[in-house]
Amino acid sequence: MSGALPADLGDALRQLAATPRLLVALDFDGTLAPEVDVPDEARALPEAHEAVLALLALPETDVAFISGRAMQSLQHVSRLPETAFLVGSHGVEVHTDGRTELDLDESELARRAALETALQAIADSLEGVWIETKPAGFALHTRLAGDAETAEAEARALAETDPEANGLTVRRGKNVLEFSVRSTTKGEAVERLRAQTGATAVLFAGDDVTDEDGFAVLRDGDLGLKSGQGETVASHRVAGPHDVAAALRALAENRAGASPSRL
Ligand SMILES: O=P(O)(O)OC[C@H]1O[C@H](O[C@H]2O[C@H](CO)[C@@H](O)[C@H](O)[C@H]2O)[C@H](O)[C@@H](O)[C@@H]1O
Repeated sequence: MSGALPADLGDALRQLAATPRLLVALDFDGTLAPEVDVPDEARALPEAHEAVLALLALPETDVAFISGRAMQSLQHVSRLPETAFLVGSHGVEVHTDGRTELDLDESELARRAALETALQAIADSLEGVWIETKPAGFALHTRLAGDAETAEAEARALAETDPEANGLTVRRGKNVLEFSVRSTTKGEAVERLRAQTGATAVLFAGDDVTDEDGFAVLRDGDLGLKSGQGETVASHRVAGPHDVAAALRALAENRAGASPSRL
């Protein structure tokens, strides 16, 4: 765990806390939850989960999780009340009024089926490589594979699926290469939620390459918080999930106008 938050981040959180209507939009893996080998076993740090619940309980404050995970997986690991917004599959799946909308057309279904055949054959032939099923595509996981198997899996996947010819979106993440028949981004999800909630300012936090789409749509008065290393356009950076949790707690405390002991 790290120490106190940087002074400029503390100032920015205080300023953000005063906005009339706040949207807190959060990536999950690597931002709230430390990485683990089995995606289903990932959980937000307890202090991150508590800070999210504290924000959710505040008036004029909305909380959204915007994740690369399939909606079902996000619901399983996030353990949030219905008052939170959930967006899965990098913006492709949106959960509203108790149901998740996603109707793939015939072409998308056919391309998804071909994708599964190609990626499953690659996973079956390489030690430590496996595919995660998502409604609009598949994630090729290499966290448990060696460097040679990872390189071969990714090269074959890109060559054999021919993303350009087949209208596939490819997203690179941490030890994962994702293929989807839909191309929505986390940036589009942030903008949709901004409009839907009437937010006057947004905090977006994320750790991975695909989160850069979320940072890119932030405006003056918003706050982008990068978790961990890597290039970013976010205005602020912290070391990882422990510090993200500390930032969220500080935001909740500032917005509640309460002393830490009252939250
Ligand atoms: O957008 P996120 O919420 O950050 O989700 C991104 C991907 O997260 C999951 O994979 C990553 O986390 C796993 C658990 O720590 C880890 O085993 C894997 O190596 C990481 O890539 C999830 O499985 C993917 O579907 C998400 O797209």
